[in-house]
Amino acid sequence: MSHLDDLPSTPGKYKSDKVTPYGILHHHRYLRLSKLTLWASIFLALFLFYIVLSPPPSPSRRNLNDSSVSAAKYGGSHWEKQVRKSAHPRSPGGLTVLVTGAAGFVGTHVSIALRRRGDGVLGLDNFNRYYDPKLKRARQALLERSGVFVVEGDINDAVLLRKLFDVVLFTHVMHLAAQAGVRYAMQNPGSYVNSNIVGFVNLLEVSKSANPQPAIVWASSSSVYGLNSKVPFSEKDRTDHPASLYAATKKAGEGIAHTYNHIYGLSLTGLRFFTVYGPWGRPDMAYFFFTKDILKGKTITVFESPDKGSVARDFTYIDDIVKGCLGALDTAEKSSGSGGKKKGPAMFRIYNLGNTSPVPVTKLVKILEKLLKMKAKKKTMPLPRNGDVEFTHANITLAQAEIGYKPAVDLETGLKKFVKWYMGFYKKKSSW
Ligand SMILES: O=C(O)[C@H]1O[C@H](OP(=O)(O)OP(=O)(O)OC[C@H]2O[C@@H](n3ccc(=O)[nH]c3=O)[C@H](O)[C@@H]2O)[C@H](O)[C@@H](O)[C@@H]1O
Repeated sequence: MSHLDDLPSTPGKYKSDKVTPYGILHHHRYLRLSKLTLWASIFLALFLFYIVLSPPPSPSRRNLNDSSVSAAKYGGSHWEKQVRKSAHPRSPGGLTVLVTGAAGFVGTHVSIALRRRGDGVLGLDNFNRYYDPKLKRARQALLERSGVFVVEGDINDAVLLRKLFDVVLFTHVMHLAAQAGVRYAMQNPGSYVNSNIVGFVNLLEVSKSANPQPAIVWASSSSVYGLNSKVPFSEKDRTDHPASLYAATKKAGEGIAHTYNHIYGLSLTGLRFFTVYGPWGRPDMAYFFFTKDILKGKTITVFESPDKGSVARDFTYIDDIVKGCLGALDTAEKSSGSGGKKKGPAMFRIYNLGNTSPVPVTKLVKILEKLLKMKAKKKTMPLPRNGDVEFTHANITLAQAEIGYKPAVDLETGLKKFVKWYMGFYKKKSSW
């Protein structure tokens, strides 16, 4: 080895070695040994420091199903009493329903309708911030006045779900918790996968292991028809051309549901909702923010199709949707399995819940102008390529025949009710 190989990185130190070649060599060996010892001690100290001071794994790093995530948040005799009371049917033979997404638009209406006719209803909602949580809290207050207790929790929390199924023998689950909205999927794709796929699977896992297994009715979407151009949309049509990630997650949900029906004997009914609107609606939807913006004198953007025609929707009023949900719950047969084992075939159904009369968005704006007695400031823009489709139109023959679904409210009548609610609600909440 040439002694040049031994040159230290700081040549100045090398100059002080003015001794015999043997002395230099010995001195170098000594220096190397003491350096090694020094680095080893530093490494050991750092390692011990890390072991002593490193924090326990954070919840986000733990398995979502880890019991320690939520164990402390729920339970207790008072909580269980509230849960049982809310879920207990008032009328003999009433259903015992877990409604997920209970503080959501459709969830609130369905929960209240069920409770009114004497069914037991327990709500579950995570009160996320996708849109103003104050509106969700106001819906919660409404639910409480109707005798519906809403557990604050997430469908991804398996421990919580299992706990709820331990406390209550649910006959049915109305699964409405989801990440909704077509355009937002481009901003936050993970949220769609997390709620509409992972959360749904979590709910199905817990439901299939429950004893008895509940019958499940869940919200799919008209968006699964994607680029389908055959009108009106029938359940028999292909749904393998989704135009948004939202639609793709809803379509995936239908496939996943079928698997749980096939393997575990869960009774499953998917409802393809067509642009639901009405009082207590969702502020991210066009009819809602058009109303807000027209009243404020803000310009609204109206999309048009590539041939300069208006885009159209089969707008469906909330009361009609509620009747469809109740019809689906009432006609759902029991699941056939128990405790995770299939005992025989169970029903699997998919229905369109639409209004059957698509209305152009330009007409929607005209109705709002009339009801609000204000002219809208509007600009027209080509339909952005962000997941939107040009039109939707439901064929409801199947839902009519099998669950007695019969929509009765036209867009003008429904919007009148919405505007009345909007004016009353936001006048009272003028500080919002
Ligand atoms: O039917 C469904 O499955 C879906 O219905 C709605 O989606 P969408 O029909 O797109 O409802 P909006 O976002 O309220 O849009 C309504 C219409 O207004 C149009 N629009 C929207 C926003 C805008 O600024 N301008 C505008 O012209 C859209 O292109 C669409 O034709 C819901 O937002 C989805 O969660 C639901 O699943």
